[in-house]
Amino acid sequence: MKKVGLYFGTFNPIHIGHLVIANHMVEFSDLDEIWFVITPMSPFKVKKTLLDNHHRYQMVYEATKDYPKLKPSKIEFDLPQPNYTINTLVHLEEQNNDGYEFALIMGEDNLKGFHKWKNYEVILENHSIYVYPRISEGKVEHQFEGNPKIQYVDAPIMEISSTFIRNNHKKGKNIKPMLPYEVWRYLDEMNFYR
Ligand SMILES: Nc1ncnc2c1ncn2[C@@H]1O[C@H](COP(=O)(O)OP(=O)(O)OP(=O)(O)O)[C@@H](O)[C@H]1O
Ligand SMILES: O=C(O)c1ccc[n+]([C@@H]2O[C@H](COP(=O)([O-])O)[C@@H](O)[C@H]2O)c1
Repeated sequence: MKKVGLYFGTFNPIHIGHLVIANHMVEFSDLDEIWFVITPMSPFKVKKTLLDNHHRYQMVYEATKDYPKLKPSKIEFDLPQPNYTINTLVHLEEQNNDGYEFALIMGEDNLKGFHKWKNYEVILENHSIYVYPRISEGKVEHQFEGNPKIQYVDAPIMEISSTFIRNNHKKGKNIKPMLPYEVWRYLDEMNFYR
């Protein structure tokens, strides 16, 4: 049985923070692979500067092509929007995915809001959650403390954000070190976020 960690996000664009976390998860936990699930529309976020799905996918593809354990996933592209994670998980289970077990990867910041996700109890009943540390306000809900389905992985804290990258690329600042080289080249050539 292959254990896959699903890393959901808009990845607008993917940056080295995402990559370091995913690589750490796959190297230092029992996960065999990480799939970056590019979300067409996140339930809680309305974005003005969201690039087309296929451009965000292409950048994740470029970022992960040299890492055999990290993969881009289009699974949500044809699912109803906004993309509730429970729907995607049910869809994955319905597909012919014998031999795969699906877990979720999320930052501690997202775990703090996890009780607001659609059918979060069902998600937790059927899937493990691998949590990495993240600087954020607030507390993890009491109901999640000590839950054997939730395990913490001591990944490094990477304070880089896609918003920062987009805003500062627009201002003409050099954001090149925050992205894998191919991702930087793609968004620069395509004139994105200008
Ligand atoms: N530097 C980082 N370190 C760890 N986790 C991150 C980092 N940046 C984003 N994430 C998390 O990775 C997931 C995917 O990121 P996503 O692109 O959806 O969000 P984001 O970086 O907050 O984007 P934006 O800045 O465009 O709002 C999210 O759950 C987000 O919280
Ligand atoms: O299913 C939900 O109710 C739900 C609510 C909020 C977020 N999510 C998922 O979590 C991902 C990261 O969320 P965010 O808000 O940090 O961008 C997002 O892309 C969705 O796949 C899912």
